[in-house]
Parts: sequence; C-alpha cells; structure tokens
Amino acid sequence: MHPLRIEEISVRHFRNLTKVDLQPSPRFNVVYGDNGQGKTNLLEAIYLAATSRSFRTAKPGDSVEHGAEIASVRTVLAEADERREQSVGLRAGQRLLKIDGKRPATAADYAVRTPAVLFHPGDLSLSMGGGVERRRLLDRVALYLAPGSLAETLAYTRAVRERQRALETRGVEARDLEQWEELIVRHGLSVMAARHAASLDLAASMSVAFGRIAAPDLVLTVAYEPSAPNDAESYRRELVRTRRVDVKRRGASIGPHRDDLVLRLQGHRMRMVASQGQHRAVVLALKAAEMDVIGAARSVRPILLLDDVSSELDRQRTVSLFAFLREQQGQVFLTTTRPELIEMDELPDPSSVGRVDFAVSRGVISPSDPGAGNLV
Ligand SMILES: Nc1ncnc2c1ncn2[C@@H]1O[C@H](COP(=O)(O)OP(=O)(O)OP(=O)(O)O)[C@@H](O)[C@H]1O
Repeated sequence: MHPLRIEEISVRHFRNLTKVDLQPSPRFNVVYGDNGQGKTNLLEAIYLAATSRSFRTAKPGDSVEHGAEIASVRTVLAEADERREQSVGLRAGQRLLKIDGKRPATAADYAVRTPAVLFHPGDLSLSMGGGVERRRLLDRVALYLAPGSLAETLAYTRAVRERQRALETRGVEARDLEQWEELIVRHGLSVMAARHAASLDLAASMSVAFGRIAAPDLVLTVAYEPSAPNDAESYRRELVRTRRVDVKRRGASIGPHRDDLVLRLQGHRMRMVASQGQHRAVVLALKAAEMDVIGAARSVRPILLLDDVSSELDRQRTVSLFAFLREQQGQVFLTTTRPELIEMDELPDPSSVGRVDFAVSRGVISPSDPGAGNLV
C-alpha cells in the first residue's frame, strides 16, 4: 500500500470558505469550531477535490459561495514518490476537473485517482434506512473495481428515463419502447455485474471487520439482491410485462435503481432486529470494508474524512470509533465541536503521530496547537 496524502489545499469561494490555504498533517487533522462555522464545508471541499463529487449535492452551483460565480478547490497530493495537483472548478451547471493542469479523458479517470472515504453521523442510515445509501456504497466501490461502471450507470439511467417518457407520453404501445428496453437490459446487466463483484469484496472484508468491532459470535451476512432477473431474455420480458404498472407508478418497477445490499444479523434482516449499538457497529464495519476494498483496488491508503465526531459521543461509540481510528494508517481529517474529546493517547502511537489542529470560525481556518481548542 502506498501512502497517499494531501500536502496543500486551497479553497476559493466554496460555500462560506472565501479563501482558505492549508498545509495539513500527513496523519491526523482535527478541525474544530462551533456549529455552522464551515467545518463540514472543508471536508466537502476535500472530498470534491479527491473524487470530483460533493457528498452533499449533485448540483455544482450549490457549493459556490452566495454572491460569487465560481468556486475552486485545488489540492497538491503526494502518492508514494510522486506529486500531482488535482483541482475542481465549479459554477452553476458546470464542473471543471483537472489533473496537473489537464482535463482527464473521462470523469471516471478523475474519480478513482484519489480514494477518499467519508464517515458522518447520517451514515447510520446505511444500516437502518432503505436501500439508497447502500446502492450508493455499492456504486462507489464498483467504480474503483471497474471504472467503466460509471458510464454504464449513466447510460442505464438515461434509458430508464427515456422509456418512462415514452410510456407516459405515447402509451404502452409506443414504437421506441423496445429500443429503450434493449438499452436498459444491456446497461442494467452490466451495472448489476459490477455491483455483484463489489458486494463480494465488501462482504469478505466486512465480516472480518465486524468480528473485531462487535461480539465475535454474532454473524453478519451481506448479500447483493438485484431487483431484475439476471438473464437478458427474462429481464426484457419483465419490462414488457410491467409497462402498464410503470405508467401508473411513474417509474420502472424493476432494475438496478431498486437493488439492495441486504444485511442480516444471525440470519434476520438488520432493520428488523438490530439494536442501536449493533447498527453503529455495522456502519463502522461497512466503512472499514469500503476503506479496505477501494484502497486495495488502487494500492493506496484512502484519505479518511470523519464528520462531526463529537455528536452524542456515547462511551460505546467512542471505544469502537477510536479502535477504528487506531487501525487507520493513512491521512485523517476529523471535525468536532469538542476537540477536548479527541485525545492524543487514543490515537495510534501518539509520540510519532503528527497531529495538527485547525480552528474554524466564520469560514476562516487557522492552524492551532493541538489541545488549544480545549480552552476555547
Ligand atoms: N453556498 C453558500 N454560500 C455561502 N455560505 C454557505 C453556502 N452554503 C452554506 N453556507 C454556510 O456554511 C455554514 C455551514 O457550514 P458547515 O456546514 O461547514 O458547518 P459546520 O461547522 O460543519 O457546523 P456543524 O457543527 O453544525 O455541523 C453556514 O453558515 C451556511 O450558511
């Protein structure tokens, strides 16, 4: 595994971060400040520069500072002995990606270059909620295993949209339906294959992580459950059969957009049986698995971003979170309103760990001595 780290970050007009220039630690970066000051905005900017995507919005214009036209995030990254610059420029409806000043051949080329994993309080929905977040997880992992899966997902989504438009405007006998359904089957099967491969890697890595985090006698299983048949002929037939209902429900009733990654504890669906603590353990295990699988795909240690570490930090959560952090050997950014909770001796090998604290106030971010936040 190569070390991977951000050496410099420059942010301009990104939400409330008008002008921020930082040189983070290669290991632990504690970003602290009161609510609403810009901590999550910094993590969002880092995630954007690493992966080309925001974890908060799909619309580039949303992250541009109110009153400004263009936002930009530029990072200098070091991977093994090489250095590169990755930058993203944003304006309404437009995202401009560059690696070392040049536009990448495809968006996927940029998206898999710098693995980063985000962990935030809303991630509990990975275990407790419906399938949306688990599908996103599968797609994030699939992207690293097979970068072409991004184009397949986009082509699938477009075909589903066009079929729906044909159904709703011209009815179940519309002539072009067959053509869209052909495309849905072709791209849908390809998305399903990529997700299936991602689920196998995640499952293997996750059961090991879960055994460490929760009680070793608890058995957690993870299985990809596609919503459409996985042979072309049956899939095509099902699409024809469901045309009428799909007009009424205003969406396709089968296909990868309705897949799930089903989690079972002792054979029962997580959502039905698990306690709060078990849900948290599962989310940690899923995140650990995401780190392992995408890190292995690129042979690097992903950058870990932890948002809002201090919210309702109960004892059990602290113990498992810090156990998780101790295992991380890459660069970590964590945000908190309570830096006093992030104790150096809870982090691995405190003497050798480089920790830098950053204070955030109204979009201004400045380095401070570790622990100085305790007095704030
Ligand atoms: N497009 C934008 N332009 C300017 N400011 C924005 C924009 N979007 C969000 N903000 C501001 O960013 C601030 C929120 O920042 P952020 O979400 O990073 O807070 P935080 O420090 O993580 O807070 P918390 O601890 O509550 O999670 C708010 O003051 C909000 O008004």
